[in-house]
Amino acid sequence: MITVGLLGCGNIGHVIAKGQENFRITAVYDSVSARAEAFGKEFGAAPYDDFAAFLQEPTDIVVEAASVAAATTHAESILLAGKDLVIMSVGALADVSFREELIQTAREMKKKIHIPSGAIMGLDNIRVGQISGIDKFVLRTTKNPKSLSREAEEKTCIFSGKAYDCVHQYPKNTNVAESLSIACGRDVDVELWMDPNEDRNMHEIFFEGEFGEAYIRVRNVPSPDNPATSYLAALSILSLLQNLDNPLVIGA
Ligand SMILES: NC(=O)C1=CN([C@@H]2O[C@H](COP(=O)(O)OP(=O)(O)OC[C@H]3O[C@@H](n4cnc5c(N)ncnc54)[C@H](O)[C@@H]3O)[C@@H](O)[C@H]2O)C=CC1
Ligand SMILES: O=C([O-])CC(=O)C(=O)O
Repeated sequence: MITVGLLGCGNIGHVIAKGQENFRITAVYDSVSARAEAFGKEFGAAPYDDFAAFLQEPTDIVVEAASVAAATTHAESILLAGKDLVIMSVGALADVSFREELIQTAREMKKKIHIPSGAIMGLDNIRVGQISGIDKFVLRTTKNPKSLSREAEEKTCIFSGKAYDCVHQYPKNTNVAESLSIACGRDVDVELWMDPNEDRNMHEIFFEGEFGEAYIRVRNVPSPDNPATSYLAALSILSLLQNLDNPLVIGA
C-alpha cells in the first residue's frame, strides 16, 4: 500500500482523503494546525505542526495541495527526504531556475515530481509541443467573479499576456497556465476573463502546430468548498494516486 503525506488539508485534501483506494494518507501538515488536527482525527492520519517532523514519517510520496508559497518553500526538502512529490500549485514552477534545481534534486535522489492534469484535459499529448513545431498556443480561462474573489457586472478580460506573469498575478486561479507551459515547452499565451453569467470554471485551449490543430474546452464544476478550484482538479490527483502502482499506464 502506497503511503501518502499530505501538505494542505483544504478542499483538495478532503476530496483525496475520501477517495483513498490503493493508497493511505498517513501524515498531514497544514500551516493552520487546527486543520491538520481535525483532518487527522477524521481520516486517521498523524497530524503535524512541524514540517521537519512531518517529513520524518515513512511516507512514499508527498502531495502538495496547499499554495504556491507552500510548494516553493517545501518542494526541495521533500525530495531531499527521499520522497516522490505531487505538485498541485504548479505556479511555483514558473521560476525556471527553481524548476531546474528541483528537477536536478529529483534526479540525484532518484525521485519523481508529478504534475497532475489538474483542471484541464489534454496535458498528455500537449507534450508533442516539445518535439514538434508550435505556431500558436493560447489558454483562455473564464470564471465567475466569485471564483476570483472579485465582482463584475459584465464579462471582462482581466489579464492578457504570458503564463509566467499570469501565475504571479493570479496564483490561486491559473496553475493550469504553468502546467500547459511546461507540457508544451514554451511560455503560453493566456487570457483570463471573469463573467457573471458563467457558473463553471471554463478553460479553452487553442493549439496549432505541425501536428494540425486542437481546440479543447473544459467547463468545470467549481468545488463547493473553494469555487476557485475546479472539482476536476481534485479528481485528477485522486486518479493519479490510485494508479501509481498500476502496471498499465494510459496516456502519453
Ligand atoms: N494544478 C491545477 O490544475 C490546480 C491547482 N490548484 C491549486 O491547488 C492548491 C490547493 O487547492 P485547494 O485545496 O482548493 O485550496 P484550499 O485553500 O481549499 O486548501 C489549501 C490548504 O493548504 C493550507 N496552506 C496554505 N498555504 C500553506 C503553507 N504555506 N503551508 C502549509 N499549509 C498551507 C491552507 O491552510 C489550506 O488548509 C492551491 O494552490 C490551488 O491554487 C487548484 C486548482 C487547479
Ligand atoms: O481549478 C481551476 O479551474 C483552475 C485553477 O484554479 C488553477 O489553474 O489554479
